[in-house]
Amino acid sequence: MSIEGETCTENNGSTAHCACSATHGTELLSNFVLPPQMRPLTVRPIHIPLVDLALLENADTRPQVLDQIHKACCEWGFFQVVHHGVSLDVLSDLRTSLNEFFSLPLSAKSEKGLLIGDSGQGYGTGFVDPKSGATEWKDYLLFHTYPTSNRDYSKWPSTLRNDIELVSGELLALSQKLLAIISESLGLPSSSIENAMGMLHQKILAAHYPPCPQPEVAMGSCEHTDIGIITCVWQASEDVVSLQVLKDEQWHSVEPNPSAIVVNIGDQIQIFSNGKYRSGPHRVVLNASKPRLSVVAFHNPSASTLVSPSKSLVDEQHPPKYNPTLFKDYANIHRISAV
Ligand SMILES: O=C(O)CCC(=O)C(=O)O
Ligand SMILES: [Fe+2]
Repeated sequence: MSIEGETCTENNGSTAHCACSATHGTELLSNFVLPPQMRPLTVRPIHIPLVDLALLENADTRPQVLDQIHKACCEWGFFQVVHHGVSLDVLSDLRTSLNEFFSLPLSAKSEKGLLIGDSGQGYGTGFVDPKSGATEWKDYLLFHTYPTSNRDYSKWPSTLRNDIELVSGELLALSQKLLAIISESLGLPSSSIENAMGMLHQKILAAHYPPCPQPEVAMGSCEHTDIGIITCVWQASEDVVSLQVLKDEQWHSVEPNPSAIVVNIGDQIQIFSNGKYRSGPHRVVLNASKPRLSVVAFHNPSASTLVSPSKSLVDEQHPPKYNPTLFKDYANIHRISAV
């Protein structure tokens, strides 16, 4: 389980090695090297279910879209959406500004005062995966975007502020729309999930995975599930296949589709659906020659939200599989990832 958007306590500017410089010649520093059984293997690329949200507008095609989402949530916990309402031009502008930012030397980011601070926002690197003990090969920017009172603009690079504001608003609207459809696909009123989860807390992660001289022994993001409600991912590097999803005990690569947004169900929907819908384990593998960039929007409940299986999905044949749990307690137990 991962801890989306929580403070990166492990991030430590003084001891962390920026992934870009963490080699002895072509060999990685040992802190990046995973135990052999946790290293990535070559896997089959796959097209996870692709859902055209435009088909929801037509009464004839709407039921088949709901079926498609139901099946994808049961089997994968992942799907992709097109006609999602997030401006591809804004995403593309954001990619340009992010590439400029991530190409700055570490010292420049420190000078700008952008290293992650008390608010949990800003620039980070050097996260240690607690399961393997290995440092993940990535650096990132983390923005707490909604509610807007959580924004710490002093940690947001000024060149990115406008695009992050635009993209985060559109990704929030998309997520609200998806939660309504996912509720319906469970056979519930469309407001069910949002009513159960309360106001969405959104965090945007811009993750940068530099080329890695030994991609076979390291990982950009180790195996985890997302602990929140729903995550939307834009795979900004069209030519790098990096995101992998675990299904039927096999890892599958998610081919990037620049006009699509990848959607993944988080642990809180798995709990709410009483295990009908799956929070799919996933990870990010590395490329020897190309960097990879992704923009990830996590949506969590507030810390004080008590999440439990929906009463409508529990009966004698389907007893509750999960105890009601405050999101803050859940997050503390599953605090295993940088963001
Ligand atoms: O970079 C990605 O594609 C996904 C990263 C991820 O899964 C996460 O940070 O939770
Ligand atoms: Fe994730």
